[in-house]
Parts: sequence; C-alpha cells; structure tokens
Amino acid sequence: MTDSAIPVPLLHAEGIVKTHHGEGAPAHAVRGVDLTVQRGEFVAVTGPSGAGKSTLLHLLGGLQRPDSGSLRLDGETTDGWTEARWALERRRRIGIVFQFFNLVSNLTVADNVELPALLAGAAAKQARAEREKLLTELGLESKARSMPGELSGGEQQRVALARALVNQPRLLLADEPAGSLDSKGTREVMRQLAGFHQRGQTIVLVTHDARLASAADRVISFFDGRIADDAELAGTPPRGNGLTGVLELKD
Ligand SMILES: Nc1ncnc2c1ncn2[C@@H]1O[C@H](COP(=O)(O)OP(=O)(O)OP(=O)(O)O)[C@@H](O)[C@H]1O
Repeated sequence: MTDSAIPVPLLHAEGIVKTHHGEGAPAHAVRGVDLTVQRGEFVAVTGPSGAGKSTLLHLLGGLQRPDSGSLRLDGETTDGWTEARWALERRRRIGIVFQFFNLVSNLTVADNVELPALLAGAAAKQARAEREKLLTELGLESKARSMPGELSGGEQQRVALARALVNQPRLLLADEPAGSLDSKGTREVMRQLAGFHQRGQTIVLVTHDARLASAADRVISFFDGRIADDAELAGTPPRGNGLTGVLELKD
C-alpha cells in the first residue's frame, strides 16, 4: 500500500496530557494519551468516575487545551488554534452533546436547532430545511414550536442531538448523553446515536455505563488518566447495532 492510500484519521492525538489545578492537589486527569479515530467509527470511552473521560472529550473538542501533546483534526494540527478558531471548528466540523442538554430555554425547539446553522453562515432557507430534516429523523417534528422546558429529558436530548448535527459535522462528541435520562429516554437517545452511526457519522461517546458503551463498535477503557484497554467489540454487528444491553433496560 502506498502512503497516499493510507486514510488520514479524523482525529489523531499523541501524548496528550492535562492536569487541572483547582482548590486542592492538582488532578492529573489525562496522563499521556495516544488515540486515533478513523472516519465512520463509533468509539465509546468508558471507565469509573474521575478517570478523566470528560476531560479527554473536552480536549478532543477544544473545550480545554492540553498541557502537552498534539492533536490533529482531519490531518491538520490544532496546535496554536485560538479560542475563535476552535469555536469556528466546533460550528463546522465538531458537534457536541452534553449530559444536561444545554438548550437555550427561551428559544423554541426549531430555533435551538437552527441557531448553529445560522451562526455558521447558512441561508435561512437552508437552515430551516436541515432543521426540518433532522427533527423528522428524530421523531420531533410535532415539537418544533415547543419550548425546551415543555419536553421530556429524552426529547430535549434529541433536540440537542439535532442541534449538534445541524451543520453536518464530521465528528460528534457525546459526554454522558444519557446521564440524566430515565431508561426510556436512554433507549431513545442511544437508538438515535446508533442510527446516525449506521448512516456514517463518526461518534466518540463518553459513558460510565458499560451497557451503553456496547452500542459502539470500539470500546476504550479509561482508568486514572490513561487508556487501559482499546478493543473492537468482538461479535458486534458492524456499524453499531450492539444495542442489546441498552434495549433491555427496564423502565
Ligand atoms: N475544572 C476542573 N478543575 C479541577 N479539577 C478537575 C476539573 N475537571 C475535572 N477535574 C478533576 O480531574 C479528574 C478527572 O475528571 P473528569 O471529569 O475528566 O473524569 P470523568 O471520568 O469524566 O468522571 P465522571 O464520570 O465522574 O464525570 C477528577 O479528579 C476531577 O475531579
């Protein structure tokens, strides 16, 4: 195989380190991580509380900066990117969903989803079309005029997912997206993540829940700031159909 045939990874982290300096002793959250994510992968990062999973995800999305190490996105180094550059790239290339949805409470569902498209410079018509497509895919078309506070947790997280995907980012980062949901909401959101992955979306999911991690096709076990294990899920059908554990969750 020639060099030109080797695919450029979507994400490539080398030796990234992050220590938090808060009130007490420094927290060595990420202690030197090498990680490559190819286009189309669904990677779950799992591990106990405090292992450094969220910090790792924040580093991958530029919400925090590594103290050392390097991170390439689509083959391009992010070293030296300013806040403004990261904000721009998060609008264009990286969608993020968080545990607590972070929707704008005084905007309708439709406006929440359209906003990042308009901020990225899309024409109003195009933003509306993309919003309608996503809300329909996510089973939320009847909620377009609702306010976030009128929706269930699972519905709010699906709106957050639509918002994260409205600019068709190459990478979707999800930080405990089911962490505040009941089992029905968890099932809905995980089913949607698996569906987007089947349609080619690259996803990095952080979860402390091994059952949810089994929806991915690669599971990274994170422990004490380091990758303890990195495994393709044996026997998992391709493209993240491994939802058995999630779908068995009781209400
Ligand atoms: N902003 C911060 N300031 C100081 N310490 C922090 C900060 N963020 C995280 N930490 C510490 O860094 C370590 C890793 O935290 P992190 O949130 O990345 O872990 P996690 O695996 O995501 O945990 P959880 O599953 O509980 O969310 C912990 O010791 C945490 O207390």
